[in-house]
Amino acid sequence: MEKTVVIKCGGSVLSDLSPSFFTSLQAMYEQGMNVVLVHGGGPEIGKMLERLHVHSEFVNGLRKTTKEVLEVVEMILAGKVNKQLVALLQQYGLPAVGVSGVDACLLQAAPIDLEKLGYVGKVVNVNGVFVDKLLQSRYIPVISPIGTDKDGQKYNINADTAAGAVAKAIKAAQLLFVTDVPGILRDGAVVEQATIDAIERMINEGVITGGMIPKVKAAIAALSESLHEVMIVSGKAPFYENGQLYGTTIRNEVGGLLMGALFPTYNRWNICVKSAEGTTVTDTNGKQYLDFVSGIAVCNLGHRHPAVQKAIEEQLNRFWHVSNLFTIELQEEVAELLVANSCGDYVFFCNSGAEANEAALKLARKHTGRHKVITFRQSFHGRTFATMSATGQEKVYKGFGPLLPEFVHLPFNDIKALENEMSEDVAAVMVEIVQGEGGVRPADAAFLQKIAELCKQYGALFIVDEVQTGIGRTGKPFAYQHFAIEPDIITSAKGLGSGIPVGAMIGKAFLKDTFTAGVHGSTFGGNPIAMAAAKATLQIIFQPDFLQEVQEKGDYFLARLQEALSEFKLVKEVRGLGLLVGIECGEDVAKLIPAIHENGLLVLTAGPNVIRLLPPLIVSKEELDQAVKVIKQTIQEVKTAAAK
Ligand SMILES: Nc1ncnc2c1ncn2[C@@H]1O[C@H](COP(=O)(O)OP(=O)(O)O)[C@@H](O)[C@H]1O
Ligand SMILES: CC(=O)N[C@@H](CCC(=O)OP(=O)(O)O)C(=O)O
Ligand SMILES: Cc1ncc(COP(=O)(O)O)c(C=O)c1O
Repeated sequence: MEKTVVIKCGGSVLSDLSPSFFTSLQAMYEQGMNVVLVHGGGPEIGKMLERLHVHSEFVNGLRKTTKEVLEVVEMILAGKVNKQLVALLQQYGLPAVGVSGVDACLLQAAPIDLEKLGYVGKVVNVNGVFVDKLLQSRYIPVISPIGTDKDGQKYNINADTAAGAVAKAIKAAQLLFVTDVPGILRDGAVVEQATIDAIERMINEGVITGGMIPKVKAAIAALSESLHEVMIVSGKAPFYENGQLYGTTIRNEVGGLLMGALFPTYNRWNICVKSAEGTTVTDTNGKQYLDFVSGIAVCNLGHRHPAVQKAIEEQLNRFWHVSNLFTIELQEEVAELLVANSCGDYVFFCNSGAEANEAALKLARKHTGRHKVITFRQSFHGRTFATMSATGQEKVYKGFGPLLPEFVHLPFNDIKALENEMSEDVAAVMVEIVQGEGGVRPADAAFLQKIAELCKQYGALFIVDEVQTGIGRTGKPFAYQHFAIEPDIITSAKGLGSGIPVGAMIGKAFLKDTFTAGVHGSTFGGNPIAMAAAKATLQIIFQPDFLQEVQEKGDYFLARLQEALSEFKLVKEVRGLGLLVGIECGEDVAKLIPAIHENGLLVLTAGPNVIRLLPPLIVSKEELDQAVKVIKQTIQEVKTAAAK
């Protein structure tokens, strides 16, 4: 694939472009690069408005645009500046084609704030296919930053913003802002490299001001997985020689590393976290999000809860790790808290949900002397060989066979199927009280009752996987406590350590003699730092008042969501238990998720059609209201955009 470079040519330098600007473009083009130009023209527009005695003012670096101003903006940008630039490029033998963002709906726009800014637009979509077609024919598109909406209303778009949006849409490998200075200047010298953090500091210190602010903001917004860096260079002096660019390079430090040495096992969001506290996550661009992911049901007390932080810090000052050859008081204390708040009697500590389930499955086979394990379709139990074999989703185990023998996946909530499969060969039945990853699907009370009854009848062990549903998530210490059942084994992880990795398998007293010394173990299991975090976490979450509030907030949230989303055909069902909530939609939600993030709320999926909401349990009612508002507004926006 050819490398594409998007070059934004600033109004400040248009009349002052040095021959080196054009020879640099020639060199890039001749080396086989695709070149796209987006131009500004602020000073020219200003001059014309003055000549016509039309008043205009800048609000946050953007020109307030009345109908009258808009006419002048379009006339200058698309009518004059664009054509002049195209003509100049052609003089240098470069095949430039002038287009405005209106042509072929290249820049689809929406108003930023009609009242405050008039017809100033933000880019909601770019016709990247059209740009790609021009590039395939080796043309150099020269784009004026005018956009339109579906009704044909035109908008004045800041040229830096337009260039950033185009670069992102066509997955350009390089974005250059050509302006009248040789980069970001500090004390007269060019800052060669600037990270997002450094830029924030320079704005706060008053080093970056005026027209440089929208430029650096557009640069930061454009950084993505395909665009690791953006440059600010001068149009008055050579900026490109022997494949080398001169100016300021802006990069998201971590973004640069994203393509580095990690196996790409995750479909990561383009959000790089800088800090997190309570219910708020802040990214490296300074954007704040209300976090309804909670590290996937992990940070149940919000981020960096002070009591947990204090407990961890204190333990850090005592000792970090000694091994399970020693007596560790904190393990005893956390185990006490777990058994006091469940029907279990003994605890085995490990480091993750999968390991907790692995321990449960090993215990079940060893205790019963049987092999067969029944689990359910759409379940998720982990990614080790045993837990992958237990998981009822093909996408998890496909390609890893042969799996462990004698794992059977039955339809969820199907009593008949269970009755048919149960026998004296079954070692265990393992079930999630609410299937989390599989789509936020609660188990029926009668179904759970039947599992308990049949396990007793056939001497099989009843395992509940509470990795996601446990630790207060549903308003009880463990979700099975909503029902009149007593499992033999409960597994826990995720929320147990508030973000410090820890898992636990809790079993009934009669299982004690099966897990004796040397039968099972883990180097890190029950690590003192993890235990300190777990103790502080459970001491708060297992308080009856705290759990009561979780239940109330869960009921409130579910009711508010059901009420607010009932008008949308897209939404099929809103369901959940406590603060584990799913919104099932009639179609894939892949597009909706980033749009909700963009509007400041972090949510995740559970399967292709379900939006999963996992607010921290400390969430306030106002924050729940805010989340409902954002979700509703985003569905509306996406629906409107799709109708265009
Ligand atoms: N730290 C900085 N380094 C360089 N230029 C800066 C800085 N802070 C503010 N500026 C101003 O930003 C201007 C470039 O922005 P602008 O005039 O909007 O250019 P353009 O028309 O190319 O978009 C520079 O001419 C300079 O006056
Ligand atoms: C909304 C807004 O402010 N639009 C700009 C468009 C031109 C532009 O951005 O030109 P520069 O590159 O010279 O800054 C304006 O009216 O001036
Ligand atoms: C119900 C359930 N079980 C097990 C696991 C696996 O936990 P871990 O990723 O900590 O191994 C998960 C993780 O999402 C889960 O939701």
